[in-house]
Amino acid sequence: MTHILAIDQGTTSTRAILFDKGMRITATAQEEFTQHFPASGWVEHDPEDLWNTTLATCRAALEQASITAQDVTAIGITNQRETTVVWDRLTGTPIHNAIVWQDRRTADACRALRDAGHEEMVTNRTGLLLDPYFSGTKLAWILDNVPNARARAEAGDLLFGTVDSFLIWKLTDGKVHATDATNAARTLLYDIRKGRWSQTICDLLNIPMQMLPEVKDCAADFGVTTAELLGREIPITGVAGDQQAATIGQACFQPGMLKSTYGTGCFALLNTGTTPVQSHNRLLTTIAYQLNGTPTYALEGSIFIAGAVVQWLRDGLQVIQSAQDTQPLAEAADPTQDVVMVPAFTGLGAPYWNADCRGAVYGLTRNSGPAEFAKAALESVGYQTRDLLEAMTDDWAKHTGGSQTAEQVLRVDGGMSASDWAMQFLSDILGAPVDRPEVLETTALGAAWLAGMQAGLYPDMDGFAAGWAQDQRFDPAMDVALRDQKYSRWKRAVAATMTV
Ligand SMILES: Nc1ncnc2c1ncn2[C@@H]1O[C@H](COP(=O)(O)OP(=O)(O)O)[C@@H](O)[C@H]1O
Ligand SMILES: O=P(O)(O)OC[C@H](O)CO
Repeated sequence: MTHILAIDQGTTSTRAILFDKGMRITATAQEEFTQHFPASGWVEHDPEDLWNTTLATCRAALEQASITAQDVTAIGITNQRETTVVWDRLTGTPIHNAIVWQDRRTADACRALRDAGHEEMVTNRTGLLLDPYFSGTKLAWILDNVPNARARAEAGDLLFGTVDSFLIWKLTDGKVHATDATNAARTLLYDIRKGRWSQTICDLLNIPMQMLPEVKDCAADFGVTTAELLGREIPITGVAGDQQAATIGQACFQPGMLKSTYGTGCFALLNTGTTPVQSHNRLLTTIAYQLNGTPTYALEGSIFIAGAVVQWLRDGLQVIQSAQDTQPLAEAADPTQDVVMVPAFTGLGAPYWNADCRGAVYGLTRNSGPAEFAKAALESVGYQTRDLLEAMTDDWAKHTGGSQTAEQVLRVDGGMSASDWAMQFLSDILGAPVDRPEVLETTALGAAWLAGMQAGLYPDMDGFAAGWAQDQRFDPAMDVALRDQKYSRWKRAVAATMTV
């Protein structure tokens, strides 16, 4: 047995990636699935789509690599986080569509809980904020809105899970109801310090605790797949939420190390070691990974629109044909114009957490065109990252009493990190080096490593970290005065956007 199969169940597509003994990719299969938008601000997935694309891509990857399940040592799962599924314990049938992390339907419920003074208690336990982003209020919404759901949950007939849990349940044919600590940490129901579900929060949200999954380490025994699915019983031995898996895949194992993933959104995580650090800047405290019963914590900054701004140029404005077109356009932009784009299409995430503001563009002239828009779009991602990193650096300095500075190098990955222009600007505006690894599939790599290490095929943490290889380093080349001037203009643009 020589391969690890990583399942990466993301927001817009599902991927199955095979890694060989040397952790090299030998096959990748990908399938997109339908996004459902039943009302403004609502986003749903059909859980059967998540399951069917998982199974289909796993089979396709095996076929592509011309291997069988006999060659697969173990499976690792990584997934879109927070997305909430409730299903029937007996039939495995979901009682409602999955409510996706982006869904804002519980904004009023969150506001009411905040107004009633519950946020501090929730933040102290979970490290999160009372925001619709997280699973807890989505689960409460399903129990409140699907006829008879709460009574059935109280009777023990319904189960809750994030996407990893649901897939594990399906893969093991209902034998295992489990999740890992990183996914649990995104539910708003898990006490990240005590390492158990919070009775107080479940009582507050009226959630029967018997519907919650067992919480395990990221590298653990999550059961075996039923033989009929892939051709043999394959052990599932690694699970982590996708941003945490990327942190692992980037080998950010030392306190102070940080990574930033540029997909649809952008998620930056700073490893803070075995102590949870409470942010003074509205960042989230979360679990980066949990191994051998010991959680390692992280500060996380989440930006909702990163690569999505490029998608908007392509699909909304229709000024580019493909994402790569932004590079030549940005290079050709008029250097005398300083167009600033604040892509607050769905409000602003960390560190602002303003759900109500909407996007804006400043500094337009008669000569502003697609080139200036493309440049402003790529720059907006760099500015937003600097906002996050300033917040993180400040939190980290307060935590360490200034004795330790956060790592000055940022490790990047995700689809948009392929853009040299965007990565150079990122380095320029941060005034710090940006490292892009050889393997851009760091999320799947993280899940594969967890599974392979647990199964004895892959090296331990130090061995894995030693294998991290750089593709390119981007060093800051922008004049310091210009950097400061551009960034302060961005800050003014954000302030204006939030007040309009
Ligand atoms: N060369 C590029 N330049 C700029 N943006 C890019 C480039 N390639 C991909 N992207 C952006 O990256 C995103 C896709 O990244 P990916 O990691 O696959 O995202 P996700 O996992 O969220 O679906 C898209 O939003 C796309 O616009
Ligand atoms: O599926 P992605 O890559 O868009 O990631 C989604 C995040 O996990 C949401 O918190």
